[in-house]
Amino acid sequence: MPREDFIDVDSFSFFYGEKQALYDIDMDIPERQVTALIGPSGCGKSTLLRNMNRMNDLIDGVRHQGDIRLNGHSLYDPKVEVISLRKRVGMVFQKYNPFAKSIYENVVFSLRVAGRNRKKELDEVVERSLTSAALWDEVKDRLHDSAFGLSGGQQQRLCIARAIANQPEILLMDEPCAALDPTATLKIESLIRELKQQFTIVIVTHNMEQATRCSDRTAFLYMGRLIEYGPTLEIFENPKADETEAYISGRFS
Ligand SMILES: Nc1ncnc2c1ncn2[C@@H]1O[C@H](COP(=O)(O)OP(=O)(O)OP(=O)(O)O)[C@@H](O)[C@H]1O
Repeated sequence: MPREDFIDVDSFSFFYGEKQALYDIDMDIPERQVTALIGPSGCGKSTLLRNMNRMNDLIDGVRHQGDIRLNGHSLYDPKVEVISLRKRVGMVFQKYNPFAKSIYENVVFSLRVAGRNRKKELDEVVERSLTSAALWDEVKDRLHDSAFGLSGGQQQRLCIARAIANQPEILLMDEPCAALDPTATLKIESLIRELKQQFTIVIVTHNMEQATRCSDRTAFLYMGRLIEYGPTLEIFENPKADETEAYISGRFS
């Protein structure tokens, strides 16, 4: 049975120095579903997402209260190594950012860093990851060409292949379609719906149609607080909070 609280955000608050960006967030994110974080600019969507793999630790002067547990284990347990955590939690960013390397070397980058260089294994990972990212057929004859020769949408799918090469449990996506045209966007959205069979996905989006097209659950944040969270259809068709209603009907952005 998939776990309902695969990511368990428990009374979580977060501060950049004096500035509090998140207030007492409680949220259970289910396994192998797509959960969308929506809300106006500056409401804390990226901050919450980036705490799920402790990326915010890299910023000076940050601190948190409360906890986030992955599959029952605290991210902040002193025994957790951040490097192994990042293997469990892959991330894809707004601006696709392949390395200045071949398509093949982009996909296997993290394996090479970990000293895994067996050609047979790498070949398998490349085929599996590119297939999962719906890119294999388009690139299988030019795996050793530069990643920069791909279109924007293809480069983003390559970044997804790179993020899943290590078979993480969770895939975090921070506005993955923001830099893409509508056709490339639809392709990534259908890919997201496929990928949830294998991964638990959390996606930040400004695009409400995108949230309705590809997420199972939606969380609406406003000024650092979680205002409403539930099945996507309910949030969009029957929002309970006035702020959610105002946001989804476009009364503020
Ligand atoms: N590195 C930082 N240092 C200080 N404050 C920050 C930092 N990053 C974000 N903030 C502040 O934290 C709050 C939440 O920002 P965050 O980027 O999480 O919001 P967001 O909802 O993702 O916004 P957007 O949709 O514009 O990307 C904002 O007030 C922002 O100014």
